[in-house]
Amino acid sequence: MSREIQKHVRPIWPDTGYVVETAHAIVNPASGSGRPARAWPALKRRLEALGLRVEEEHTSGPGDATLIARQLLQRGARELIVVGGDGTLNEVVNGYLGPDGQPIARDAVLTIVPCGTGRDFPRLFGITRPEHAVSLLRDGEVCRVDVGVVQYRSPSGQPERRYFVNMADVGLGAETAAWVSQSAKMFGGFLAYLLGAARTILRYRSRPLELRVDGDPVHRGPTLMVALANGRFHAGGMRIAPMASVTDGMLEVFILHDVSRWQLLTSLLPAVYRGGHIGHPAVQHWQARRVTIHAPEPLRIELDGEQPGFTDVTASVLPRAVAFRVPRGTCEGMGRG
Ligand SMILES: Nc1ncnc2c1ncn2[C@@H]1O[C@H](COP(=O)(O)OP(=O)(O)OP(=O)(O)O)[C@@H](O)[C@H]1O
Repeated sequence: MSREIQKHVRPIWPDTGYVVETAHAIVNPASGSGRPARAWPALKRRLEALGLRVEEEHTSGPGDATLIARQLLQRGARELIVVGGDGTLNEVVNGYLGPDGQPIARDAVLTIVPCGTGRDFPRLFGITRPEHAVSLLRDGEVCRVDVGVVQYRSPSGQPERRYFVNMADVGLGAETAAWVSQSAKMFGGFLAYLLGAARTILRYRSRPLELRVDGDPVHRGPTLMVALANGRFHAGGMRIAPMASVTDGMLEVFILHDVSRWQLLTSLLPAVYRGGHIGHPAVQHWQARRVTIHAPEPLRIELDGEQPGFTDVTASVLPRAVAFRVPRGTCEGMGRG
């Protein structure tokens, strides 16, 4: 390893004395309409020129990043680079944490190379371009972030459990994400989700559901969307939870009540990009450690841009469960505000 990497890497992990020698990249070639093929090879060469050995594995389809991450960690890998979007990151987090909610390796750290369509989770830390990975690996700080865990029904009706790191939602958001992941990625994140949201608003109607927050029944009735936010951003930059912290052990819970399509399109949709929906009479907000959503008719759910199944949903938080490399000073900046 070159002196430069030694110098910069050693202080990152002072409590264990661990020094990064090999980083393992998990590359989703399908993220962001093929962005990894354009961004990753040159970035990898830059990292290698700094003395870091980089090994890479490409995913071949849904679920693969979970298996690859799990196997790498079990074989002793400690530095994982996630080259993809929030969906790939979600899969890697599901390999990083075992079924008991504990990390497979507590000293393993994830570095994000943002290559997806929405890229909402890394946006939280100002990680917006693939090149940021160089400075993260050289002198980023390790930030342990909370993770949400959701129980839901698979498409065949079986109970399943999955972690999310940024956002879980039911209704309008999940339907928008389903359409974007099928059809609109070539427009890029902001436009794809804006088009998707407008299209879904014109077609979707409210559905009855019941919401419990930390055991208390807080809502029962027609609902357009429920969002459980760990991070602040959603759907290509919507500031859905401006008060959220990924280190406070809580989820921000939002309900969008039944309002007219006109109000949604002309008032709420533009407002959500600057967080201006907070305080709107159609939007209600709670903080919670545990949330349940019961709907008589199964509703699609979204976890970090993926749509693994349907309601009913039970969600809770695992405090500080996954370690990420983030720009110095941004981890504690994830407190409220
Ligand atoms: N080789 C592959 N071919 C097709 N799809 C793949 C492949 N490998 C993984 N996938 C799937 O690609 C999907 C999308 O990945 P990802 O979310 O990273 O990109 P994105 O949707 O463009 O970004 P974002 O979630 O940030 O909007 C995931 O569901 C993942 O399972």
